Amino acid sequence: MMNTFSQVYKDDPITSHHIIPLDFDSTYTVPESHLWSQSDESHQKYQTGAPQDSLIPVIDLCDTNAMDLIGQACETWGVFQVINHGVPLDLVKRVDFEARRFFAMTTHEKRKVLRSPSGSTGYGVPKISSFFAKCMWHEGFTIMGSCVDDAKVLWPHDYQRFCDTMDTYQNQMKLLTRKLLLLILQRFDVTHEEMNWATSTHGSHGALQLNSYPSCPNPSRTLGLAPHTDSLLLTVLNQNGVTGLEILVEGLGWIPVKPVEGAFVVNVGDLLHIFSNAKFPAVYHRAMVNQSKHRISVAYFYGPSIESTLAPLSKNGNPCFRSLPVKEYIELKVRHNDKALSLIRI
Ligand SMILES: O=C(O)CCC(=O)C(=O)O
Ligand SMILES: [Fe+2]
Repeated sequence: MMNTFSQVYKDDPITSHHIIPLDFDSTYTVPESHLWSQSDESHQKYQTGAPQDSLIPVIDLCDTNAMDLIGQACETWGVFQVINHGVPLDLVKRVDFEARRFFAMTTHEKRKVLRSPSGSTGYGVPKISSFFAKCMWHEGFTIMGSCVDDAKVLWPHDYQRFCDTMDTYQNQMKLLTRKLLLLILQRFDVTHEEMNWATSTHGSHGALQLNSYPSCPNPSRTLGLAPHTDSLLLTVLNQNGVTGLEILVEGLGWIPVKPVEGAFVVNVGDLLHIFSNAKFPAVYHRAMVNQSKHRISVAYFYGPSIESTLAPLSKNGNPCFRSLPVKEYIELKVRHNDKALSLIRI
């Protein structure tokens, strides 16, 4: 199953300068390749100036109204934060610790697990890099299922702790996304098959993305992660207490999503946008960097089986999108990035 997903990337190899992150060990100024112009749309600041801390709802999963609150948040913003989610804080901390242990390694060590030009896992720059003229102040490590092969290269005598932590976290994330999807979709009159398609763990696809944004000497001219929507159904992100995530809100511009202790940021991805028949927006977001802190974020992406067919919910009115295999949508996204949705619009 994982192999078929990786196949999508194999069919569309990207050139190596779109794979290797900057050597942050020996970079003291921002090179021209990473300097974004002030007029670049992706880099514009948010326009209101007013703090918007309370805009994005923080929802307690144990609240008796959680279902309604989550449904409303998905419809209005396409994003919310969740607390009391049941994922042990200790595990979240261990993932952060292991991620930091990895990114603290030398550039030489990290490049030993470089993502191959046709691969989808390992160390590398953001996958969207090839769509932008400038590079991002970012290095990432992508895990799909077991990461034992890479971990053995990195820590030949001590790889188990890293693997166990990432395995346990992926399992917890899968449970949480499934729980959230069950709540979210109860808003709609979904059929048993439709619910099953979105929440069945059989053949489902998950990926864990460790993001590292080293402290940056010129944060006002750099971007951690350029604006994008996530491709799958739902993303669960841990910002680890450091501000950086911003979402694009119509009429307001870029709004920071303030880190909340113990909370995950949950956002709607393209597949859920399509599945909801555009009732839920797939939120545009980006990551900013800062001068003093090395920011690490951990994103988990959850989607249905790549072999299944994606169709807008039958009860949500006339379909805005044509039905297609999930695999075909992912291929469109890999090739056309933010143009993919318009290519399947009816
Ligand atoms: O680091 C962040 O806050 C955002 C990460 C993100 O959007 C992603 O990994 O897709
Ligand atoms: Fe994202």
